[in-house]
Amino acid sequence: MTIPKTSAVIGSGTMGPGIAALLARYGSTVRLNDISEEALTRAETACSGASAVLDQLQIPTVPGGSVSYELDLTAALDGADFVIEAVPETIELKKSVLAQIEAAVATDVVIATNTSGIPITDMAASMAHPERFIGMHWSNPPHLIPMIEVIRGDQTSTEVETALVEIVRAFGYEAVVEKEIPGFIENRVLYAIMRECLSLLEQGVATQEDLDTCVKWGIGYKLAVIGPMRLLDMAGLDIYTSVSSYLNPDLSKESGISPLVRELTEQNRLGMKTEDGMYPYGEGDVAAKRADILRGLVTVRKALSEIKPV
Ligand SMILES: NC(=O)C1=CN([C@@H]2O[C@H](COP(=O)(O)OP(=O)(O)OC[C@H]3O[C@@H](n4cnc5c(N)ncnc54)[C@H](O)[C@@H]3O)[C@@H](O)[C@H]2O)C=CC1
Ligand SMILES: Cc1ncc(C=O)c(C(=O)O)c1O
Repeated sequence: MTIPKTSAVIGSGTMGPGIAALLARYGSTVRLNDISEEALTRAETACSGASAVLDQLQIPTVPGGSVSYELDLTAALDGADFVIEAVPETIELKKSVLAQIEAAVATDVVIATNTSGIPITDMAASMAHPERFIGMHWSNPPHLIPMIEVIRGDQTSTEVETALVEIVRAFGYEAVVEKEIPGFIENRVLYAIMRECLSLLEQGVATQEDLDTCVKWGIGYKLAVIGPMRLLDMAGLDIYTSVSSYLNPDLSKESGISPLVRELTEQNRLGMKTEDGMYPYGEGDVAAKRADILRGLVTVRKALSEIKPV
């Protein structure tokens, strides 16, 4: 399967619009669905923004693509030959949405989930046709980060995995085909970084600003060019041995949710979407920060595309 002719994206929050805009850019007729009318209204602006970013990346437009906005799930799924589920990260909700999707589409339609790390086999437990179900984990913002994790469940067919890898590569993205493990690879690594940062913040060792500066320049900039396995070779395995012998026992072992994040979440301080979170945001700050982030990601992606991969 190359780019699907007709796609449905279910869930139109942070991730859905960018996914829909990219599929449409590559010629798919996309129906973007949400239970919230407000989310669909916001999605129209988000899709236009994503499309403008794709213009800046000079991604050519394949004729015939479009995004339409559907409150009705059955209408969104009508005639779809590819479905991506992107509703909130709770297994009960995802299983119930999958049951509704399966009831509305033909048995051979590929259904992918953008879960951040719920095991695919667990999500597929009550599906009638789990062989067509697969993990397709995009990174945020999905129209910009050119890598997608592809994760099979126990019952996913090889044909479906092959078809999904073809779709990912047709976007010009890297497909990383992985074994099933909670959080997959990306979020296991990202959440290790976030756990340590939150622990340092909670202990009063560093401020948000210090953590962001240190990770962006000391780690992020470097890791964008040299992956962590190659970095071990660059640093020297003897150095890693010496440092990890005293450092690893001292790193955060927090197995629950960070108390600070729990408190902010209980206060509905969820970050940019509520204009308050790890940082406060004044009038107009969120829009300005989002624009800065997109500009930065476009610039860095262009630069990275010009260097030899290490
Ligand atoms: N936010 C992120 O950075 C990333 C999130 N993900 C994953 O993608 C999925 C979606 O995440 P976000 O877009 O951040 O969530 P979100 O909370 O921003 O958006 C989810 C949307 O789904 C809608 N929704 C809820 N129930 C629905 C239903 N029954 N049918 C249709 N729509 C429904 C909500 O109204 C909301 O607009 C989650 O599984 C998340 O873990 C994956 C990669 C990155
Ligand atoms: C905090 C956080 N959690 C999950 C994901 C992806 O699943 C992301 C991301 O893609 O950036 C994230 O930032």
